Amino acid sequence: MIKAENIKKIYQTNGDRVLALKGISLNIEKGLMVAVMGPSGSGKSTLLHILGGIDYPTEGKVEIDDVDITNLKDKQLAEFRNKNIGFVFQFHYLLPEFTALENVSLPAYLAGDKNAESKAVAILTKLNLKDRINHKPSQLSGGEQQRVAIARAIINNPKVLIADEPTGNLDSQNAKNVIMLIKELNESFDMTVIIATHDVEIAKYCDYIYHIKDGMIEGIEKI
Ligand SMILES: Nc1ncnc2c1ncn2[C@@H]1O[C@H](COP(=O)(O)OP(=O)(O)OP(=O)(O)O)[C@@H](O)[C@H]1O
Repeated sequence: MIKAENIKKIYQTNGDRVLALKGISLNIEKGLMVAVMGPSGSGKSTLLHILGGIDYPTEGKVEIDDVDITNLKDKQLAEFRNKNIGFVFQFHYLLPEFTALENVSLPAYLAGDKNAESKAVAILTKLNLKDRINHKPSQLSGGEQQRVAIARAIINNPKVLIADEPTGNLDSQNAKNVIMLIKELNESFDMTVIIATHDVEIAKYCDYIYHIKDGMIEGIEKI
């Protein structure tokens, strides 16, 4: 489902060169839920961005469902992402002037889905946010904001969900609710999930933990 071959990433800023990924290869089968753990600066976000097609590797190849995304041009890659990959970040990045319903509908509108709004209502209802659909992000709690962000990430039925520290900003009860929700999506839709986390309790919900250190995979642990 997700294949990476010898991914390297070099960031170059003002003459400084940071080798963030030093040759990562992996193969994640459809329907698995995988945690990526490692010290700060080890390359977790960089890896997730490259696997999700938000960024290109300096070297190496990423295939999702047999599509070589490293070969896609910006516009094609954006289309591929919108259709196939959902993202959730530590900070929700919801649009502040838009309601929950509008935030969640947006990716479906962009994909030309005529039923965007009714789909968004259905997903928000399933995530126990029905009576919050007309609220703006500032009128929602942190846990509710993150559930709206998850609803937005899954509205186009992505094959892959990429979550970068999705619970990093939440208290332990909300963190548990969010990870259980992600697990449920993983199981009921066979959605392949990759989560970067510092939290061992969160990683326990996954099938595997990929331990990353200094831009390399140090080990793979089966849960
Ligand atoms: N845009 C960038 N430009 C230059 N260097 C970067 C950039 N993004 C990340 N880096 C560097 O690449 C390395 C890996 O960063 P990355 O954000 O992937 O680590 P991380 O494991 O996600 O860290 P954290 O747990 O702190 O979020 C770090 O040394 C970081 O400073």
